[in-house]
Amino acid sequence: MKNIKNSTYHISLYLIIPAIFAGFAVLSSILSFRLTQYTLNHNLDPGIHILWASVIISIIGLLFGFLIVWVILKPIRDFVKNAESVLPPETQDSTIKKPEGQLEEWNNVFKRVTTVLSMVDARQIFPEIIAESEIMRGLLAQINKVAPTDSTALITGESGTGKELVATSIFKQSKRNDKPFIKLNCVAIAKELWESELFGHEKGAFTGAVAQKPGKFELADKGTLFLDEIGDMPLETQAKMLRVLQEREFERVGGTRTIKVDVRFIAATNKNLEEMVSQGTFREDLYFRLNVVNLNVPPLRERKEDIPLLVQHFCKKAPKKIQISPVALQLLMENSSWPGNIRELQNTIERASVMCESGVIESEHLPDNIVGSGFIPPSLSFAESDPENNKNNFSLNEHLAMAEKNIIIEALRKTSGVQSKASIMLGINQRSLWHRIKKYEIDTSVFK
Ligand SMILES: Nc1ncnc2c1ncn2[C@@H]1O[C@H](COP(=O)(O)OP(=O)(O)OP(=O)(O)O)[C@@H](O)[C@H]1O
Repeated sequence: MKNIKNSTYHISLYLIIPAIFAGFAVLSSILSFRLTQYTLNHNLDPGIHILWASVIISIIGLLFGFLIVWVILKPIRDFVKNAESVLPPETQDSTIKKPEGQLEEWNNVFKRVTTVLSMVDARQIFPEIIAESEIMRGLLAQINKVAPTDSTALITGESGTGKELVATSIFKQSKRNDKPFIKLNCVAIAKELWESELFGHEKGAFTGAVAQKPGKFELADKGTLFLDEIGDMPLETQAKMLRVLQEREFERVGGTRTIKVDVRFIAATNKNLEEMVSQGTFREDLYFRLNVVNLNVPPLRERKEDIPLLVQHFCKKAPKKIQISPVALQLLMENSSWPGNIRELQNTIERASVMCESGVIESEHLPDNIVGSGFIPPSLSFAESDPENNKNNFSLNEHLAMAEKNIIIEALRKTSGVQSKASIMLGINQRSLWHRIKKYEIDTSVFK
């Protein structure tokens, strides 16, 4: 496409095509006019001659049109053909409905190419943030925009979603990345030490202040200050913090000299600051000062597509060479809650890597709450079943469904996710397998 853009042929295409059509219309009119004149001068019937002339002109027009369309569309056709062969296999899922027309097919290819390009882009810019879900790609795009600016950013999201990682990535992509990046965890500070931590103190300012000490604001001068868990900052400190955010100046504890700083602020919290504002536990003015750009990191349960890549990443980081079986990976993907988010997933893999001796994480190496959320062996719930009161036990249908799901997963695992082969193995047709895969929400990409 780039080549076409650069060539003079492409630049004048916008003019050439309308000019060809206009020229063709003018030529047709002149020809019709001349023909009419000629037939009238020679006492011939103009109707039949003009009819034939129109037929010939239409055929020439049609052929010419085909030629133009062919010349214009050829590079697009070549591009689509090449793109089809290099797109990753997971985006070539044979179960997806085949596009009905050529335009729809091309649209699909362009969409897939755009998706892949944005993934590549985001991964290159933020290699430490493992993500490929759409929701995370949106976040990475936001981070990419905000990072080079000096805007204050407020990162929100549940615990363990990667807020600190996002803050660090913003810093790394910012203009200040060769200047200090100072972190302050607002939970870890005792009430009486707040002011000294932030503003520093002069020698003798209070008992124990044996020497002058710079605070976090001073240390972060020209750089970035990351205020983690900002929701835990006491109200009285919030008021003082506001002044620094507004004026970029403060005095050390026990000092009178006003110190000016040039700091970029990034704050993070897993608390709902808006709710805290309405409850009076967080200052509204500070909230607005911090919330210039809000980056919300979604919980893991809303981006389960990221799990395979994250697991792969954590397996690579494990102290010994480790892999995960497709069944175990499927169980991780099926876990609906993940209250501890990425941190919990990371701990799960770390723990499993210690437990497994074979080098492959199997379902038995995963915590009970995760295995329990997936397929349960039929014997489990029957063992202590009360025939009189069966409402808490699994029904036969549920047992059968679990068994069926298990068998399908096993077939997909053995055939590396190739559905045509799995369907032969299972003795059902491919369409029927496809329906069951959808019904049990099995992610086939994990088997590839
Ligand atoms: N997208 C990701 N890719 C790779 N690792 C991640 C990702 N998100 C989070 N992690 C890892 O998960 C762990 C928790 O992340 P982090 O500390 O940034 O979360 P947090 O939201 O700041 O947590 P908290 O609210 O408890 O402070 C870290 O070890 C981090 O490296």
